[in-house]
Amino acid sequence: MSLVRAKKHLGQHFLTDKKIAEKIVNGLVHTDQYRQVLEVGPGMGILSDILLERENLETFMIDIDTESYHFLNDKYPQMGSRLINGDFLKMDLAAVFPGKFAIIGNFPYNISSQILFKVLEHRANVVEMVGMFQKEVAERCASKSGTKEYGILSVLIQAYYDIDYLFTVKPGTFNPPPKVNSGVIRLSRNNVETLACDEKLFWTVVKAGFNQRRKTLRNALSGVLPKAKMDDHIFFEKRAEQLTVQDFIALTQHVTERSKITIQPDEG
Ligand SMILES: C[S@@+](CC[C@H](N)C(=O)[O-])C[C@H]1O[C@@H](n2cnc3c(N)ncnc32)[C@H](O)[C@@H]1O
Repeated sequence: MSLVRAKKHLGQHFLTDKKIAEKIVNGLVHTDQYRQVLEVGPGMGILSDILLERENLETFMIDIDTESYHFLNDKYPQMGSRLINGDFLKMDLAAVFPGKFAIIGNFPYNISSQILFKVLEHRANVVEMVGMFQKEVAERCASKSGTKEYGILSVLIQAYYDIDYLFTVKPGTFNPPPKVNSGVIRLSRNNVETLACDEKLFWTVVKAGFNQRRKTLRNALSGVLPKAKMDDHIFFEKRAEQLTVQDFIALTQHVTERSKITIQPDEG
């Protein structure tokens, strides 16, 4: 079985240390809540080897690389249709996983944000995610308000998931080595089914607030909220990075309440 040639444009850096692979798989701790786990980007299967030993899990894999797919198909003939050759970003997760499931991977770094947004989109069923990202991305997800790393993904992820930064992995444990350190994080779905505010508006406010993060929210939100909805509330004088997740929820509630007050007289 010849090895898969590493392709840079697919973010292929193959992990070579089995102990680290084992530590990543051991990061899955909520296995009482699901049976099915999807590995994104199995490559040559260093994580998959361990996942397939776990009898309490039913492992699925998706890799965009046809060469990886053929390699893994030969290596794991028992996988059948649970091994998919395709793009995770285009995968219809709801069709394959109607119930709760987990996602794991040593992810391709060029699509980190899209992977995280897809997890968020499917938060109703993705109970847990354990994954390796570029260290900076992993830290950004876990960062708190008031830091320069804190951003859109930090707020959105922390609104729906508890996040643990598990450990750092050095470039030398990959072939070929990436230029940067990597970080492994775990996301565990929290028990908040829906936020205590208009969720769509919350996403809009968070995105617009951070898209112009140096401006006060009054200015940063002027493109998405009419001026009349922004009263003298202290939040509008702050910058997005100064607000906690709970502050963003409170701000969203405040804007919704305010719309009711300002709209009512016109309706009457
Ligand atoms: C960093 S490598 C990790 C490989 C292997 N899991 C390991 O740890 O050695 C990332 C893997 O993701 C795959 N990949 C890249 N983009 C993808 C996508 N959009 N959907 C699915 N897999 C993708 C690559 O082909 C590669 O196998």
